[in-house]
Amino acid sequence: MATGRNHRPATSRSRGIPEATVARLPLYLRALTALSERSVPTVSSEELASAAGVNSAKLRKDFSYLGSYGTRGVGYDVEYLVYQISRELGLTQDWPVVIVGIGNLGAALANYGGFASRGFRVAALIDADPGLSGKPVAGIPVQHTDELEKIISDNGVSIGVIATPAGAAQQVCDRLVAAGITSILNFAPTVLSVPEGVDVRKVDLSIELQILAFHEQRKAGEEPGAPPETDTAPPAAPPAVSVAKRPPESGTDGDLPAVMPA
Ligand SMILES: NC(=O)c1ccc[n+]([C@@H]2O[C@H](COP(=O)([O-])OP(=O)(O)OC[C@H]3O[C@@H](n4cnc5c(N)ncnc54)[C@H](O)[C@@H]3O)[C@@H](O)[C@H]2O)c1
Repeated sequence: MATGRNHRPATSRSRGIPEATVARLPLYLRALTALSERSVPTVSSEELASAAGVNSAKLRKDFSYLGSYGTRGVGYDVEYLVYQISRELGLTQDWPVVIVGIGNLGAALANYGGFASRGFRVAALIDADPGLSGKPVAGIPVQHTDELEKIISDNGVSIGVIATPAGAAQQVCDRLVAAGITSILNFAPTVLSVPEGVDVRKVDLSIELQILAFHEQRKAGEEPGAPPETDTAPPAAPPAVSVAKRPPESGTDGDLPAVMPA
């Protein structure tokens, strides 16, 4: 990671690409994959920026880090960009992933077909409930947590997904890290502490909903005909949702989006 000296942006460990650019690469890839599926050969930076929901100047800057500049009047070669971005994100290789906690969410994740098409193979499903052991979920038999370390070592897994209740998440995280996992996707609503060198990404749909609730509340206050807010107005009703301020994860997910692009 780059330091704050000289006001340089935070960069990924490989080839000095800023973390903010890395966070946008999956958005470009998703848009490019859709174009590729429609056999579109080239795309302009404006079209791609709009499909990815990014500003086109930012997109051109991002692609310059990949050494991709497009051709004036023609645009970018879709297939080549798909390859370049996939290579940069490490998606040209297969990543075995374990999911720990095979309840409602873990089973839904196991059943999600989108992982495999993006280079992530669900290598194992792990749960502490002995009643689940051996039961197939998405065609994969659930294994007991007693086997966690062996499963990780046998499958060469480096990415773990935590879908356990919050109270179990730190202990699961510690075991995953001790077993050699260096990247964790955490769905449990808790802040995990991890040693240096372990990356944690958290997904919290309720936080996203709270942000939408904030905007909804704001829009409601701006409705045409709504009385302007004055100092003499009665106090507003308490918000429907309370927003807890949480400290940043002690991993490296910093200011990246709370939800990984699907
Ligand atoms: N991030 C999100 O947007 C989001 C959305 C839904 C749920 N969640 C969270 O995901 C988690 C799972 O939710 P759910 O509805 O699937 O719960 P669930 O109760 O259906 O499943 C939890 C599973 O974890 C297992 N488990 C418990 N302790 C364990 C341990 N130490 N090791 C391994 N497995 C263990 C249980 O046996 C159970 O099968 C919860 O923390 C929930 O708050 C997050």
